[in-house]
Amino acid sequence: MADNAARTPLMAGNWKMNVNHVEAVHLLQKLSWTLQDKKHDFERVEVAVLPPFTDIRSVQTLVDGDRMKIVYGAQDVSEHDAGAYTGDISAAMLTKLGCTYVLAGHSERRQYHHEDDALVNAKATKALAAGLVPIVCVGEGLEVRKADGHVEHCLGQVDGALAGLKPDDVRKIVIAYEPVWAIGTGEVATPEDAQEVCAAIRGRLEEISPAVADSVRILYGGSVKMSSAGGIMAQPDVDGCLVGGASLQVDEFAGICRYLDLQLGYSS
Ligand SMILES: O=C(CO)COP(=O)(O)O
Repeated sequence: MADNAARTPLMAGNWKMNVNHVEAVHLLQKLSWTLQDKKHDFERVEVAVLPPFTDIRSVQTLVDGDRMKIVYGAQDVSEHDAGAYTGDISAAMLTKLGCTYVLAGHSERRQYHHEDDALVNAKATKALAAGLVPIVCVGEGLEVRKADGHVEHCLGQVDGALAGLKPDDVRKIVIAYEPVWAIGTGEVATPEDAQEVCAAIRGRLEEISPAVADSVRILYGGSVKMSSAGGIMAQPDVDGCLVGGASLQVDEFAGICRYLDLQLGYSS
């Protein structure tokens, strides 16, 4: 089993299609003040926000201006470099906006925009080439879970997303396990459910190399709340959370980011 002490936990807030650029400034400012008040150690737990494209320039200006330690990224990226791709946003544009992370293959993109593993692989490849860290999302639907096919399904998505990538590139990637039946439903996976799939993904990474398995952070996402974060983060193969709805509530998301303090009994 890989040693997760080597991997800095990452709490990433996926704001999805919520919060305009004015609201984004207020939300991010409040999150920053809240974490600052609680003396959050960003070296101990990394905090990222993933706003809609229209907010990123405002987020960049605030993060740079206030020298915030919160990092940020985008929720999607084009598989193309540049050109006649109406509506697309290129990886280079996101790099220019100071993004650190970009989601690839979120279940809502797979569902509503018919993104398949090959497209996710192309997006992750473009993100890496532009110096971004792709957060590759995998996860099964309820029917697959009921048929006990969830591990095989997620490993197939991991294989598809990582196809053709060099081990040194794979080491840079973050993988997020987000069971679709837990997204937005309030049905958070149990820590054991999360660990089962994250451990299987870790095992698949071990097949590439122990160094890859040790480097890649594997997140859990799906109805994470302050009350569930500690149990999920106690799992050896879970290195963070990808948080949707709760990331729009500052105190809840700050509490998720401060799961270590809460485990030690500090006030929320
Ligand atoms: O999709 C998710 C994060 O990317 C999870 O969303 P919820 O936390 O709202 O279930």
